[in-house]
Amino acid sequence: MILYGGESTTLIIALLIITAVTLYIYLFFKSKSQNLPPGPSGFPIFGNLLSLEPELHTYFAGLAQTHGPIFKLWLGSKLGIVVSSPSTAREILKEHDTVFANRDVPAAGRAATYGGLDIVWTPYGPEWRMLRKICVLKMLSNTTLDSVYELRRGEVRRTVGYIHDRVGSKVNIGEQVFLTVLNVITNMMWGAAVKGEERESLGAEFREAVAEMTQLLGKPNLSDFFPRLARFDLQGVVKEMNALVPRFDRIFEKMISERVKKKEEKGKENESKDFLQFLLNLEEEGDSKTPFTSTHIKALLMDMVVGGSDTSSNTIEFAMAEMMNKPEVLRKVQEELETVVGKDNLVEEFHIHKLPYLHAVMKETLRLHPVLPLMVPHCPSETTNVGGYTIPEGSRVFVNVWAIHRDPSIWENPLEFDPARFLDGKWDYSGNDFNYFPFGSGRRICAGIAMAERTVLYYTATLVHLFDWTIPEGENLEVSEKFGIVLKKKTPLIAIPTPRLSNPDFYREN
Ligand code: HEM
Repeated sequence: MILYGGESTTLIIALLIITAVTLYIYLFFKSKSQNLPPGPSGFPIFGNLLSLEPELHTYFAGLAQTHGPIFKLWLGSKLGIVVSSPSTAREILKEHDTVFANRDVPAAGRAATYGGLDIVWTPYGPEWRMLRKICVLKMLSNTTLDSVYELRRGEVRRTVGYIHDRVGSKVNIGEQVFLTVLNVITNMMWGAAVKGEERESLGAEFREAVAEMTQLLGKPNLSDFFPRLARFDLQGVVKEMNALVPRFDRIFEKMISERVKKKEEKGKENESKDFLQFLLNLEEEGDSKTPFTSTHIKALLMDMVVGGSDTSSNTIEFAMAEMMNKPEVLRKVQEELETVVGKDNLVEEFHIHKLPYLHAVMKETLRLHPVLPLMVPHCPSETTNVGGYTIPEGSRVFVNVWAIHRDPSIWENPLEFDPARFLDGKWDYSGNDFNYFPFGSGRRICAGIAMAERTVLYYTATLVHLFDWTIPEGENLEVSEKFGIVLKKKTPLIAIPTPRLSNPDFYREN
């Protein structure tokens, strides 16, 4: 039989419709027979991909209203599971912690971290344990952080000097805080801070690159949902990531080679004491069971720069915006600082333990704006039962901590910024209470909590003790969010500083 133009098109369309309907029916019954969680209906082949909205955290929260605290989405051929209640989060992060301590590495994550060799993406096992131990004990422990307080202090002083030079004019608070945090981290890692004019230009470049990176990491990518198509990189996500990584890689390579040369010239006795030297020594010593290579070093440096900078600086930016939005809160923080620190003193890091109201401001900021609103997605290493449903091995599990933190059955007036709700000291960052866990919980809990806490409290305290802040005329003060793996303020916080304290020395760099 010969088919002509119109007939063959009709036949192809009919075949496509039959295939699509069959697939749809197959997936529907497969879901039923496997006892998968409920979820919105989707299209054949694409599943729910076509209806995803860019603000994934709010979109998922909306779906949970209809489908319940555990629901599924077909992301192409990949099954996504979203949990949005304390009890389901507990099952995943506590009761089945070991099974869910794995990651479903996205193509963007692999490209960003030399093939997923960092802490964030390494599967749960001996290599991850080794990397985490190195970081938590060597770079992010309280002892190490105490020993490098002068670095943080110096950077904060420098930022204060910069802001003071701009008294009465507009300051981009997020940008300044980012530069401060970045400088502290690079200083801790390889002992170098960016100064002078370079500070602004290089810092701005880094900030842009980190922001693009976290945005790409949060972007739904067809390559992850149709692994067979991954090599075509249809959305160009990997291509974009591959263009970003060399910006960091050049700096990492330069620091590593300079360090190796310095050690050769000056000998072991005179070697530096920073994190990079520690990592290089570890590489040199070698360990046949869990090898540690220079690529691991670069992947770890990437985790520290990316994981450590945007998270803390966005938290501070949100905290400042929320406080400026509620001047009575800002006033209370300033009053607390006046009582504990005094108007003739600078804030020092040791003060932060005596500032319960400021602590409450940080906690309330992370309740309303948990900077990793869906955590880093988890992935079960075996099929497991959660909330009465089957969660198949290899699914991508999103824990919507953002939705839990705004759940009206847990929080009174959940949308109101009210630090007082944290004053009774009931909630902490340990991840033991699944009503509040901005740093995650269980084995994969954030590795940098101690550093984040010091950074956010010390920097915020300094900004509001030394300056009053006003919004420039014509500018809008708002606190809306933009989704990415790291949540950002939709529009940057621009404000005008005025000095609060009379001693001019407080505004000089040293
Ligand atoms: C306010 C600041 C921060 C917040 C809210 C935050 C929150 C989180 C969250 C929610 C996770 C994922 C937990 C999970 O997947 O279950 C995470 C992971 C991680 N964070 Fe943070 N973080 C912050 C700052 C930092 C800092 C300063 C560093 C280091 C310098 C850091 C390093 C890491 C690392 C390495 C991981 C991966 C842990 C793993 O997979 O084992 N974070 N963080």
